Amino acid sequence: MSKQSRLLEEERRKVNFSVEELTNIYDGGVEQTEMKRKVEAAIHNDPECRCKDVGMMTREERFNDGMRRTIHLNKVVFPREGWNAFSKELDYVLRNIGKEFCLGIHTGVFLPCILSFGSDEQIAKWLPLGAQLQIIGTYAQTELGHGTFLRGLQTVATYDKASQEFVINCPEISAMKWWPGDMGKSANHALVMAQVVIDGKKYGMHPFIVQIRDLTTHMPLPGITVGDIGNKVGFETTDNGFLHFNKVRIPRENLLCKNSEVKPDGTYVAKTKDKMVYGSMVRLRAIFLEGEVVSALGKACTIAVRYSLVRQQGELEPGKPEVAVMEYMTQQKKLLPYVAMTYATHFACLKLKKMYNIFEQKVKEGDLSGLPELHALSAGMKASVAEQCTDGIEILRKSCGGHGYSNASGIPIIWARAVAGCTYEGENTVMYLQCARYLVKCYNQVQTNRLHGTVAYLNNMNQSTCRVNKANDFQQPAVLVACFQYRAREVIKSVAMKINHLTKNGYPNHEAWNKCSVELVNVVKAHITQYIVATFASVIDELSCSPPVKTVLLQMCALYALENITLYSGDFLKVGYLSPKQCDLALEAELDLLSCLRPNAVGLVDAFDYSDDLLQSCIGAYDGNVYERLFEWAKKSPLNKTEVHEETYKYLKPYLHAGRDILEGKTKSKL
Ligand SMILES: CCCCCCCC/C=C\CCCCCCCCCCC/C=C/C(=O)SCCNC(=O)CCNC(=O)[C@H](O)C(C)(C)COP(=O)(O)OP(=O)(O)OC[C@H]1O[C@@H](n2cnc3c(N)ncnc32)[C@H](O)[C@@H]1OP(=O)(O)O
Ligand SMILES: Cc1cc2nc3c(=O)[nH]c(=O)nc-3n(C[C@H](O)[C@H](O)[C@H](O)COP(=O)(O)OP(=O)(O)OC[C@H]3O[C@@H](n4cnc5c(N)ncnc54)[C@H](O)[C@@H]3O)c2cc1C
Repeated sequence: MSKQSRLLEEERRKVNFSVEELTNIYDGGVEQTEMKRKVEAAIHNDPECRCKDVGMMTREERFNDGMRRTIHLNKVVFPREGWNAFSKELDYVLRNIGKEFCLGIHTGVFLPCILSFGSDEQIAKWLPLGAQLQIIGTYAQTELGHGTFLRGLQTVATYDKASQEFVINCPEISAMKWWPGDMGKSANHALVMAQVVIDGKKYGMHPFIVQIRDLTTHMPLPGITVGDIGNKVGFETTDNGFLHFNKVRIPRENLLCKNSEVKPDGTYVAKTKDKMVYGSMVRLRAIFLEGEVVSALGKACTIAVRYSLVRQQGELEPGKPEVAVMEYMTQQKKLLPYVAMTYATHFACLKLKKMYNIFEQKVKEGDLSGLPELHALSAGMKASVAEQCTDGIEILRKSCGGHGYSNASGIPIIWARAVAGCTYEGENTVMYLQCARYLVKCYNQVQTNRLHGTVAYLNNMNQSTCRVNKANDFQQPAVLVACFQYRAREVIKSVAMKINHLTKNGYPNHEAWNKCSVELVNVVKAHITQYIVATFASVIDELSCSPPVKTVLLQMCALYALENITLYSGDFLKVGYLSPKQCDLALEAELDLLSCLRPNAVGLVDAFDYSDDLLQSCIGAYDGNVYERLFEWAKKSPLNKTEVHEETYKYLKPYLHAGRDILEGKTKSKL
């Protein structure tokens, strides 16, 4: 056993709570952990499914291998295990195949869109085909010229009464669809968002099913130009694509018509709120965060914490043996708040998912009243959690020093995929501002109406100050929740008053809004952090678990909150809730917590339960055997295939020979 493995074993002996119990809580119950492990075993024990070491693969190799694994999963594993695209196991399938799969947009977006936009008849036609990969679809909304401002989309679907067809057309290059996943090379159908035009009148963006490739040859159909958009920061196994329509005709029936319909004679019939056409985005914002972003942070934490416990460098006490870098307070401050963030954002995301599921149920009963709150919360959470987690992953990467910069650590690859979450499903700033719009409206209503749900805390607008007078008081969840609620409502109040002041002084609404938008983004950060802290505190409060697990979760909650108090102390001071002395106490409480949590560090990340296969990290594997893994990995570099690289002979040979001749005294150096 290596010295590093021994160190990690010793660390595990220090952990004072049951890691398995914490894993069960994190997963949402013992049964969930069991299901997760069953799926994990089915995938792990199948050599065709196992993750390959992707750190040295090209994009094409990763794409090809991703497609091979996806098809193996669909053809062999799903039937063998009795799973399908809608099974309750799908989340765990996703978790356990790592991120190296294809057809994610087909499965995760195209198929659910058919369900939410299609009539019963359309669902019966398209869904079985899609679920069995007999058609492969993409979600084609974003264009070269517009992604955010959907009312500005330029692809048009003009209704032709005579033939009862829609003519899909891109009037200029900027109207070309750009970015949709699985579209570049895989899809033969697309769910296309296009502006409906009937008799010259525009009816806004609507979803259509359009066949884009021939089902025999896979060649683009007439009028279609389609391909891959090229290499990106991450998402190597996804063929994000471009798609241009030149007057492509599709039958009237291909308008997915659950929400609105065009009759044969061209009569337009709206059946529900027009914003339901944005429903697929709300769904994805509400459900993808945990699996795509929080889990990425959890993996990066696992790697960085394990590595920091075995990486020994420098003396803490002069003349004494070198210590693990985790012993440095600065290192604890770099790592442990992100472990806490993983727990905090994980529980908040689970709650958001539940809220979405309840909403979906209510929609079936015709009740859409929850949409504004859900839209605001999912937009705010998507922006804030994606930003916090991906910033965190970068800090964790740097905390691993030189090895963090190598793909061998796994962290660069984890970050490259997760950071896309700040852009897709609504660019983050734009999403912050959508949530801000709702919060300002709520603030303006609170003068006359009582608020409910996630904004109920705005009902109490009384002035007060925090009572804390010693660092230890900051460990209490109720104290922390009160801090965040106070800060959030005061910053909302302040910016809402500024907007009202500007409009009273003659600024049009849109100008007042733009002038305040920097503060509005901060308002949403305050509101969402409040939501995360309050959710975490209430989850812990409702838990029945062993005292050591409860203690460590309370410490995680306090650490997440205190890190945010120290980061945003300006806000807490400005709104007058904390004094400078109390800000010092908050920092003291945070530093005390770091020391308290230090012996439990490895247990806290082991509880996330990421297998070595999923981490793909030489420095973060369970056994801590860092150096041997790094050396084995480096040997596999494509540049090491031959002892002397071909390019050396091609370009460097004359210089080498000149050097040899000089050193052997055959010629003289000319300088
Ligand atoms: C079968 C085989 C199996 C094989 C196995 C395979 C294995 C794979 C398995 C599973 C796969 C699952 C994997 C999933 C992996 C996922 C990875 C992630 C992939 C990422 C994919 C990305 C996709 C995309 O990005 S799609 C494009 C997203 N685009 C956007 O989000 C655009 C953003 N823009 C907007 O949303 C809007 O335009 C806007 C909100 C910015 C502005 O809209 P506008 O109409 O102008 O509205 P506005 O004037 O501002 O407001 C008017 C009122 O409307 C309200 N409102 C706005 N939006 C909404 C909404 N969505 N809902 C409700 N209400 C809304 C707004 O608040 C205003 O209200 P008010 O009352 O008037 O104030
Ligand atoms: C990995 C990945 C996968 C994707 N998959 C898909 C897919 O499957 N299907 C699909 O249709 N699309 C997909 N997209 C596209 C994605 O949804 C858009 O890129 C995203 O919505 C952002 O839009 P944009 O590119 O137009 O950004 P822009 O809006 O051009 O953003 C540029 C800048 O302008 C700012 N800005 C824009 N509008 C405002 C405003 N109103 N107020 C303040 N600031 C503003 C933004 O904050 C940003 O700083 C994907 C993108 C990525 C990166």
